[in-house]
Amino acid sequence: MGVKVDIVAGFLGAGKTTLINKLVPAYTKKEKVVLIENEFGEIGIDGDLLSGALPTREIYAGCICCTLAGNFIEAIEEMNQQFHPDRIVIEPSGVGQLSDVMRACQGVKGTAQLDLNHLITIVDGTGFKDDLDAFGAFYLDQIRYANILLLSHLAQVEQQEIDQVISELKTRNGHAVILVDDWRDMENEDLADLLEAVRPQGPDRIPKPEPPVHHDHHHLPADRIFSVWGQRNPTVTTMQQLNSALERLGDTAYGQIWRAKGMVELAEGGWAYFDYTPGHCSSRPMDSAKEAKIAVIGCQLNRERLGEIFPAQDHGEKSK
Ligand SMILES: Nc1nc2c(ncn2[C@@H]2O[C@H](COP(=O)(O)OP(=O)(O)OP(=O)(O)O)[C@@H](O)[C@H]2O)c(=O)[nH]1
Repeated sequence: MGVKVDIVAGFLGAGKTTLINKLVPAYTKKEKVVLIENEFGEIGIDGDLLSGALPTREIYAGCICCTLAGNFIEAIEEMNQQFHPDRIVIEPSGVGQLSDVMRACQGVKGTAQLDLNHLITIVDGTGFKDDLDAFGAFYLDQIRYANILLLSHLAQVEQQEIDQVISELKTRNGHAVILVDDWRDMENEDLADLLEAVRPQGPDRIPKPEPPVHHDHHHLPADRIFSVWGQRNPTVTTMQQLNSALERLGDTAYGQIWRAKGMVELAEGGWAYFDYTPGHCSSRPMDSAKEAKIAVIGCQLNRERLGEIFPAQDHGEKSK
């Protein structure tokens, strides 16, 4: 048997890091596990949030379709040689295509055989229709190639709407198992066992991804091409200032923001972590962080205005 490869995909803010943080502690009781993280942009946040003891490699991709495959193949080969894992868990960027990552895994040669195992896509129940309308085929790729579909953020969604999302998912992907339970409430081991038990298809049933299409950014319309803005060492802020900055992110004067996340140091002491997507926004205190940093992903971002609400501490040229 080869090395199991689990890919945890899902659009921006769907819950990939949350799921990995539940599965990894369960896996590591029995197996040697390594993690590969792909962030869109150069300021990585997820690596700081993920289980510290695990061998982790972060890959920063500016343009998924063009730079992803080579970096991934190299990272997988290196992690394999260095750690000889039983399982590789991959978190692609929320704006990555699952088929691109699958293709990259199929391109790995020379080391242990890789078995594509869980191909999980988490679908945010609140954002489903908007994300589908905005990103079409690009978004559907994550749904189409999954063998397990998990739903998230369901508390805010009416049952009728959940049923519609499920029926739409079944139409788009007839072979995947769809889990509608609130997986965040499950014990880590129970969730890991459940995923192991429901894995529906052997690799022969996984559709072969089509060859890569270069430089057209997956036919995204021009106003839907993602860019990223980040700030290292943002100004120390109060929780109240942070929350009022987050409220402004829905204003298109800042661009169309699909995701913002980061950790900031608080004037009142301690740190805060925040998450933003158009559907939900939260901030919470955290004990400590390695570094204060903010990452924003969206389309037609207004960098200057973002720099006004999240200024750098020394007002230097730190934004990317
Ligand atoms: N209410 C609710 N919150 C959730 C759920 N899943 C994740 N979250 C929260 O949503 C936020 C985003 O979750 P992440 O796990 O960081 O999402 P991600 O897919 O890794 O996001 P990216 O950084 O864009 O790749 C976090 O604050 C989570 O705690 C869910 O099912 N319900």
